[in-house]
Amino acid sequence: MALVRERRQLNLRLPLPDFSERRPRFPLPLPPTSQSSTATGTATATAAAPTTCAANFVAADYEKLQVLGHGNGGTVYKVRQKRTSAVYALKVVHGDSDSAVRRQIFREMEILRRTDSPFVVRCHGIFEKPGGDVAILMEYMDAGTLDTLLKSNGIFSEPSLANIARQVLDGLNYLHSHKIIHRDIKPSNLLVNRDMEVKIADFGVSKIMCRTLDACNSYVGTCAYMSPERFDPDTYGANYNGYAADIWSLGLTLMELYMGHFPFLPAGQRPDWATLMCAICFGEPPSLPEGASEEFRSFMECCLQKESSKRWTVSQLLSHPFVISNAPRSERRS
Ligand SMILES: Nc1ncnc2c1ncn2[C@@H]1O[C@H](COP(=O)(O)OP(=O)(O)OP(=O)(O)O)[C@@H](O)[C@H]1O
Repeated sequence: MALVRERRQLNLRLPLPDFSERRPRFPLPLPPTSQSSTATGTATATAAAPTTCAANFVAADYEKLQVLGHGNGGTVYKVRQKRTSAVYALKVVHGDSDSAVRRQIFREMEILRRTDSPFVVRCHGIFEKPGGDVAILMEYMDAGTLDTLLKSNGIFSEPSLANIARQVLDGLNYLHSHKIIHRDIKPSNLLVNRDMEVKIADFGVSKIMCRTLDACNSYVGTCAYMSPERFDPDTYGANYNGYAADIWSLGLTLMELYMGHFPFLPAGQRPDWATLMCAICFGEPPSLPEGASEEFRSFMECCLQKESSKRWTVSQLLSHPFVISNAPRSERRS
């Protein structure tokens, strides 16, 4: 609760924790700058571990097609490789960005290097230019994010939400089994393509758990989607290990996609940090409006338990009737 007193500004993005907590516990393997070429735009590239990429990234080989969006300090471009015409998304953070922004992209680079899952956005290369610009070449997700889809197409049906839930749970299953906690699951961090494949993206505030007992109660991420134990670990975080926070955020995300507005607030109301934090910590978890099926309602209750130890795990939720009964026929277990 001390956090409430410290917090005066209305800002849904919480600050990063102290630098000592954010610093990776092992050396970050940055691309070797010694191979960087000249000021003509050539930069070194390192392949993400499981993927392949060209040994050298030459900016001139890629044509910028459009700006896809601006994140916290960086810009994402749609680019085309001139030789192959292959289209990618290129996230660029400039060398003169502030140190917090640069640490976020290094954290994202570190995680994307380690991940290889159809449910996590694929990284094709990581680049550092001599001037300090850093870029991540990613697979291009041509339908944008779940947030943009909600705004353009309106609310989602239960079967499509079950499909989304299953894919995000598969992604979280992969991440959690590799001791990675995302910490910022929300509609705008879930990318979509035209086949309605959903992939987890934006690992700027994620955490790799190095030891089983690593604390993971730092106030990073977007506070609207934060679980009660991240604000108040004493009350809601018995045996808190951090993984359950991603489940809470997934529950809120799905509910928002169903209702069309952020669940803790009436439609159209602009959230402020203090109101939200009080609602999350002192209020009842949000529930679905009339008309929702019993299966969906039950799934939500399993995700939105305020006490983190009562929340279902990823593998439990993957077996929940809401996910199973809406799964494509080919994937249903007998
Ligand atoms: N691989 C991708 N394919 C297609 N669009 C993308 C891709 N990655 C990012 N984008 C677009 O670029 C936008 C900015 O992404 P970015 O990861 O930099 O920040 P963000 O998640 O929106 O914000 P923040 O970093 O502040 O949480 C996204 O909202 C999305 O619209």
